[in-house]
Amino acid sequence: MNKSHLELTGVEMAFETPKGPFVALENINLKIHKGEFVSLIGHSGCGKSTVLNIVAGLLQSTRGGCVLDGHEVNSPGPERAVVFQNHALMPWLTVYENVELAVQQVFRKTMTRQERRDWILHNLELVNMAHAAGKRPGEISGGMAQRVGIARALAMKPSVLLMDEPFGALDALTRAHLQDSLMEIQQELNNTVIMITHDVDEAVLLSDRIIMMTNGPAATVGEDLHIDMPRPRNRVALADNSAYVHYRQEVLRFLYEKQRKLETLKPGRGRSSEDTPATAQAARA
Ligand SMILES: Nc1ncnc2c1ncn2[C@@H]1O[C@H](COP(=O)(O)OP(=O)(O)OP(=O)(O)O)[C@@H](O)[C@H]1O
Repeated sequence: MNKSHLELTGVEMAFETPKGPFVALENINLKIHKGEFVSLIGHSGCGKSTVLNIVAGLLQSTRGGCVLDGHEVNSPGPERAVVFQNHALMPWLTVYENVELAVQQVFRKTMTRQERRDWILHNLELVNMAHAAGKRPGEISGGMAQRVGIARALAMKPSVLLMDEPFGALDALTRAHLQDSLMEIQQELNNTVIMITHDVDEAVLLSDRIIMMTNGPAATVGEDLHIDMPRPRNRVALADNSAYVHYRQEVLRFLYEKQRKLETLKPGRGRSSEDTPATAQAARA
């Protein structure tokens, strides 16, 4: 692994609300190395998306900052591509044109028309979507559209890939396929990935590190768990692997303890919109 290239130092995020400032994040410190796959996990509303949006340059922290390869991040940039849960494709453009839009933005001056064409098709092939290049988002499934969203992000050759619950809306089988493809692609390209997930198994399977966030307000990094398991990883073989089971338990323990704290704060509270798959997983463990 190379030098640390992404660093959050003393990050605080306070949102202005009618009742005064709401401190969502406090003193977030994180150093991420080139090529690391880092998952952010924590209970709903703790501030995971806020962290991701700060790294994406979509939000400005109120204190501290984010530095990528020695440069302060204060606006979005093509070296930090974002994949959202709902893929956000342009419905009036074809699959090919959706990826083309991103490629034009980054490589219009440095690639010839033919090179751009080959590059777009290469990225669609990476996610097994070249066959649907001429289709519009309305003509393909949610899983396929999500793959196009990933191809579009990868086609920008980002040094950092930011993913906000990228597989959250998909069925289990599609999700497993895409997790496997993402692992392969990331090994090949060595992108740095920061992914938000509520799925403990997904986090352990994919990550080099799992950042577990405390509950908000004023959320911060609770635990930083290094997942020391060789790659490539095989989900079936891992199910009985003692290291895998240990890491999984560690994350569930953290979430469960945080959940108990939440319940202590709100006695008599039943299931609510704050309950997430991770909460439910932790409660079952
Ligand atoms: N623009 C805003 N104004 C005020 N409060 C905000 C704003 N954006 C986020 N928040 C608050 O900041 C906290 C963190 O929100 P955030 O969306 O980052 O959480 P999250 O961990 O990603 O949640 P989830 O897992 O449910 O997606 C929440 O309490 C949220 O209500």
